[in-house]
Amino acid sequence: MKIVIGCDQGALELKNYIKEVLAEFTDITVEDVGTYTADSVDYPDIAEKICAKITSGEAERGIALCGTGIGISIACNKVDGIRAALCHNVFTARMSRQHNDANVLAMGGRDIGFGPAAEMVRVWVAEEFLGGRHKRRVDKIMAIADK
Ligand SMILES: O=C[C@H](O)[C@H](O)[C@H](O)COP(=O)(O)O
Repeated sequence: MKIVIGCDQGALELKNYIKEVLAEFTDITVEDVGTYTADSVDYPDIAEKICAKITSGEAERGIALCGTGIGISIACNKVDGIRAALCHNVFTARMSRQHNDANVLAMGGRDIGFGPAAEMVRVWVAEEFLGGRHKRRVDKIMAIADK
């Protein structure tokens, strides 16, 4: 599985740490679309880069990080085909995969500690979508963009 990861200046250190966590997985490759320095950037630009990699099929999933995770998750969810889940703990990270088939995990670098973030990422990359009644609901979510 290929995962694209990106952040703004509010989550640069968290992004670099998560890349170390993802390196534990031999079956995961990671593409980092920035930002790479502490200079201020606009998180919607990073969201677009992350989502373009997913909608083009270059990456299967994404991890999107900003100060709170709020802005970048809002931006990601403007892109058709993206289901970005702003998660705050292992439970929500797990549910975002099992029930929502989230293809982007969003977190806040000024909100989540490194330890919890590592556990959330390990769970999120491993969990599968459960389908069934959840597929019906996810299908309805995705159909909203066509209305
Ligand atoms: O939802 C937005 C994010 O939390 C941004 O990371 C935040 O607004 C950036 O703030 P600043 O420009 O003060 O670093």
